Amino acid sequence: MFNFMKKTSTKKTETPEQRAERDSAVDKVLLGYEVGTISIATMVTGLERDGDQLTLDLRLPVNSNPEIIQQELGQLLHPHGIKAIHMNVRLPAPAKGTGSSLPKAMPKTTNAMDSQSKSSETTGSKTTDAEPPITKAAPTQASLTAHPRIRHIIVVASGKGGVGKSTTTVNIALALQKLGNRVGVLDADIYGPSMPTMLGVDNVRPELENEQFVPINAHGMAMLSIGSLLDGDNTPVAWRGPKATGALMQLYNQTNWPQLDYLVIDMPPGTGDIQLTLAQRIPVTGAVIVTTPQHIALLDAQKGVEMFNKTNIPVLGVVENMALHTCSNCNHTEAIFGTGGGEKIAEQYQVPLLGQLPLASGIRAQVDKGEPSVLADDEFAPYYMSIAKNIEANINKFAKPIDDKRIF
Ligand SMILES: Nc1ncnc2c1ncn2[C@@H]1O[C@H](COP(=O)(O)OP(=O)(O)OP(=O)(O)O)[C@@H](O)[C@H]1O
Repeated sequence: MFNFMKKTSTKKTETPEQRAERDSAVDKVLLGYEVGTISIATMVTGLERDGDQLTLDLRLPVNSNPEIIQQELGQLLHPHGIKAIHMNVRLPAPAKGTGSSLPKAMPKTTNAMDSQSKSSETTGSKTTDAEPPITKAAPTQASLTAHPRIRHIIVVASGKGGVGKSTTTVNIALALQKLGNRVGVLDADIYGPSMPTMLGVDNVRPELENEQFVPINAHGMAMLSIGSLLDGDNTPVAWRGPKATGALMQLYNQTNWPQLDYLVIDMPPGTGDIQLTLAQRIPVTGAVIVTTPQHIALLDAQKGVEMFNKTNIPVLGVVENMALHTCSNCNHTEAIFGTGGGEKIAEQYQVPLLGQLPLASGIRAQVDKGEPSVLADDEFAPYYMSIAKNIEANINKFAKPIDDKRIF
């Protein structure tokens, strides 16, 4: 590992407000600073600030120059009170060929990803006064190449938490599989990773093979969750933007994904920096926005549509969850919250309404016991099957060209 040290600490006491303000300024600089065309935030695997000292663990691309990066970051962060940057840098080296040890029930990979990392250590120092930041345009979806083994990446997003995004994601993924597709699921919801529980694999840890994660086999789907990587109090809720985006990009890039027709990503709720950065770095075929009648009224779903429009990601459609109520006594279903909310947003933003789902205790009970409705083939499965069919009917017109030469 490289270890770049700058001036020694001149630590002062900060009020919580000052600390939050400085942390946020540091996050913004890291999110905006690019190595090649990629935000350095996606390369941060560890981040600590102690007064005016910042320590960054970074996994940089092969041809990057850590000294220049350190200098430029120093200039950009100096006005925000950072006097010293310590960088622990890992640079990848090409793999000499890797095997696959996917569980039997999962589709086999055709090609392993580059991952073997070499590291070495050095020390350097330089302090500069602040200069104007170097600005570069953020990468667009059009400039991202498709993953060589994944035909379509679908992100499932919501403007706010708690609308049933994860419940909908897991059922849509299983429905796509039921339609004959090879499906993977990436649980990127750092605030509440629930895929392992919903798929009944919360005690299974993914293996590492040549520094690549091997996805867990969850009912035949290749699943990887940020939740599978956490131990005890190592909670990502406290992670700040760059660390979170770095960890999530690692899950995407450093996973031995098998050949897939669909990778369905359960995004963190909201439309902040983390969501925006992911939307700019991952080659997404399209987005599905989950909302509820209440959230339509609060304009949250609109924010989601606008974020994807801004990043040139096609919105495949909106799913209105908990739109209908199914009586647990008589099973009668009706639209007790009123009708037309999902249709209104679909019309306003010219995106399809993929489906409306009932609010039913059976849907919750099934995900709670790790056997979602589609797997159980209960009375709610047809709603999800219909949404999956609507996605399938339109996805090909948004497909990205495949780049077989891409190596990670
Ligand atoms: N259609 C539904 N009917 C009944 N309960 C539901 C339905 N959809 C989701 N739920 C329940 O609502 C709760 C929140 O759902 P879920 O975790 O899927 O939401 P989320 O939007 O992913 O939340 P978060 O933002 O916290 O990740 C869960 O208990 C889930 O079982």
